[in-house]
Formats: sequence, C-alpha cells, structure tokens
Amino acid sequence: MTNPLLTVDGLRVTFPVRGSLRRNRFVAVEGASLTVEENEIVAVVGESGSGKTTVARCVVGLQRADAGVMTFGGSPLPARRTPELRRAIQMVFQDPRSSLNPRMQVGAIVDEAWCMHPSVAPPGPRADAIVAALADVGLEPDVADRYPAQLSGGQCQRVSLARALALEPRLIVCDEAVSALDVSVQAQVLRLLIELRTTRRLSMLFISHDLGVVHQIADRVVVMRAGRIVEEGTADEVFSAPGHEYTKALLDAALELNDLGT
Ligand SMILES: Nc1ncnc2c1ncn2[C@@H]1O[C@H](COP(=O)(O)OP(=O)(O)OP(=O)(O)O)[C@@H](O)[C@H]1O
Repeated sequence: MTNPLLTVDGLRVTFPVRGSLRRNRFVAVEGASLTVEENEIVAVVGESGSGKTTVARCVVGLQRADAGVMTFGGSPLPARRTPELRRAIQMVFQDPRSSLNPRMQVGAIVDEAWCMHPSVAPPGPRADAIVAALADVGLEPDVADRYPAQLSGGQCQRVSLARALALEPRLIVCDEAVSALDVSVQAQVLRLLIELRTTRRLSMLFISHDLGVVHQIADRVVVMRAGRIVEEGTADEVFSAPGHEYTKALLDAALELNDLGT
C-alpha cells in the first residue's frame, strides 16, 4: 500500500515532572513513527503507561508534541487545527457515558455536531437525518429522544460513533473504545466498526491494551513500550511470529488471561 492518510514521524512528547525543582520533564513518547493508509485499521498496543493515548491525543490535536512531524492527506498537520481538520479526524473515547453530554438528548447530541460543522450538515429539517445517522450504527429512531443515562454502555458508544460519523470523518481514532463494554457488546461494536470501515471507506487508529480485540479488528499492529515503538507489522505477522521479546511477553500474558477466563 502506498497511500498514507496519516503519517507520524519522530513524535516526542514530554510532561513536566510534578514537584521537580529543576523543571525536569518526563518523556512519555520518544521517536514514535507510524502510518495509517486509506481504509486501513492500525492498532497501537502496549501496557498501561506505554504512551498509546498520548500518541492518539497528538493525532487528534488535543496534545502538543515537543518534536515530530505529522501529515494528513499529504499535508502537514498543524498544532492548531482548522475546523476542517477537526472534522476530518474524530476521536471515540473509552467511557461512552462521560463523553456524552448528560443533559442533552441523543438527537440533540448528533445535531450539535452538525451545528459545529455546517459544511457537512444535511440540508433542511434534521429529524430524518438524525434517524438515519442512528440507523447507521444500529440504533432505533426512538433513541433520539433519550438521554445518555437512559441508554446502555453499548448504546452510548454507538451514539458516540453516530456523532463522529455524522461529520463524515476520514480517520477515526478509537481510544480503548470497546474496553468498557461487556464482551458480547464489545463483539457487536467491533463488528460495526469493521462494517463501517468498508461502507464508509474509513481509516482507524485503534488504541487498545486488549490483544484479543486487536486481533479481531486490526490490519496492522504497532507495539509500544515505555514511550517507544518496539515492533510493527501486519496483524498476522505480529500475532503469529512476534519479533520482540516485549511483544511475546504481551501475547503470553494475554493467553494466560484467556486461560484464567475459561
Ligand atoms: N497530562 C499528563 N501529565 C503528566 N504525565 C502524563 C500526562 N498524560 C500522560 N502522562 C504520562 O505519560 C505516560 C504515557 O501515558 P498514556 O496515557 O499515553 O499511556 P497509555 O499507554 O495510553 O496508558 P493507559 O493504557 O493506562 O491509558 C504515563 O506515564 C502517564 O502517566
């Protein structure tokens, strides 16, 4: 493949160390480089604290990098994002409930996205468009009149997705987007993401600590450890013949967890 939608090259992110008199900085991400091709799902895996979310936040523009260059659709990604870039790169977070405004009905949540980005808002009355946006993620029309607290975790995550998709993004960054869901609901949302990739020709950067989930969804896998990328390959390569000791340890740990669950 030679059609990168997103490139990240030499990303470095540091944070101030709390209470440090010498203004020391902690290096959260160091020299991270990756690409996401058009219509590709790339997973970033690694244990807690390895820097996955920090990379995701840089891509979406929520976190400034100390160094590194990112491009999107062939053009440099500026630290200060244009509305068009904010629309084209959408993020879906781990906790579906806390990422939705509890005081807004679902229909208003989707509608608000269009108010913020009128360039992709449907013409005319929105009610039908809202029902269609909900149907795209497998939700019934009556969900439009409910509040997030009246929905299950899986339904809330579908609403987050509907809001993101309403903006016709080119890239969706999923940060542990199915981690908070029950296993059966997880599988449904994963199936939906895989389907949307095909129907919407979406690209995804899929952040997860769960190798089982990653195996189901990713075309390629990037493995992070202590802020650095230690291995990268197709999902088949990484899962069947991991090259790095750390990846092997992650896979062994995942297998042990599986065994405990059976
Ligand atoms: N705003 C911040 N201020 C200070 N340190 C931070 C900040 N955000 C992240 N860090 C630190 O940077 C490191 C990487 O964090 P990050 O959240 O990117 O890891 P992660 O791999 O996504 O972990 P998890 O799976 O637990 O979310 C961690 O040590 C974290 O404590």
